[in-house]
Amino acid sequence: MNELQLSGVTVRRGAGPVVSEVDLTLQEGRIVTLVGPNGAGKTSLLESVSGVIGHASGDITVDGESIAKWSRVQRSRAGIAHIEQGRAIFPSLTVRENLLLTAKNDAGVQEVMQSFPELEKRIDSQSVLLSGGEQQMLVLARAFASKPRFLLIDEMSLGLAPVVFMRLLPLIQQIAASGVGVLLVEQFTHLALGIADDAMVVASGRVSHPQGPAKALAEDEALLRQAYLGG
Ligand SMILES: Nc1ncnc2c1ncn2[C@@H]1O[C@H](COP(=O)(O)OP(=O)(O)OP(=O)(O)O)[C@@H](O)[C@H]1O
Repeated sequence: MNELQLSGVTVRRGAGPVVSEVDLTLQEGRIVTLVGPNGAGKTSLLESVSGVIGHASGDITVDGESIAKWSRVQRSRAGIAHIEQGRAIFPSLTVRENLLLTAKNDAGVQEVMQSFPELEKRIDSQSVLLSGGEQQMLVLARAFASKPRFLLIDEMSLGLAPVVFMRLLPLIQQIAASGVGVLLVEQFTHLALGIADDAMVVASGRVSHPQGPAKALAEDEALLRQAYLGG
């Protein structure tokens, strides 16, 4: 089956639901982009998948098995990796040392670096000396080194110029091409749609455009605008 599935997932924070009744399928090797205005509930949804927070109703399954009661650690061991917002690197460590936190050994680091040639040039630099774009490459590489089956990426572009973020896109595509299912939450809507197989729009805490081919949404400005407004 090789898929992560959300069926009717509702996430509550405090008093009420922040996102309701979400259906989504993420297959290995595919990229699904979740777009929508600020506060729509995208981050909360990713958090409920990786187990940072629980979900109130519905089910989340991997290969047909419910993971709803699994802890965050169990989900991570099952291959669900989550890149949360912000550049969570250890600035005083070198690139290599950061990678060794998830790669098993030097051979694991070298294997990952084959997909990250730009970063490899900085392998022994202290991470604090990297540019913002390079730091995000390191965040991606570190997640990839953990050999995930599914990778949830929350707003990698935060604080980056579009042109810098664009350098990350082929890396995300390469990770997916290696067989990882990628669920991408992104503010640069068109860039994210450009690399995605499927897309879904969440607005005002509900799905305003269900999962479907990303290309159709990218090419239909009116549909995209309507979905953003929650229509
Ligand atoms: N820790 C929290 N406690 C309570 N409410 C929260 C918390 N985090 C987010 N919320 C609320 O949940 C709703 C959804 O927020 P969420 O961050 O999931 O949306 P988002 O689509 O990712 O938006 P953004 O792009 O701004 O991060 C918002 O109304 C937000 O205020």
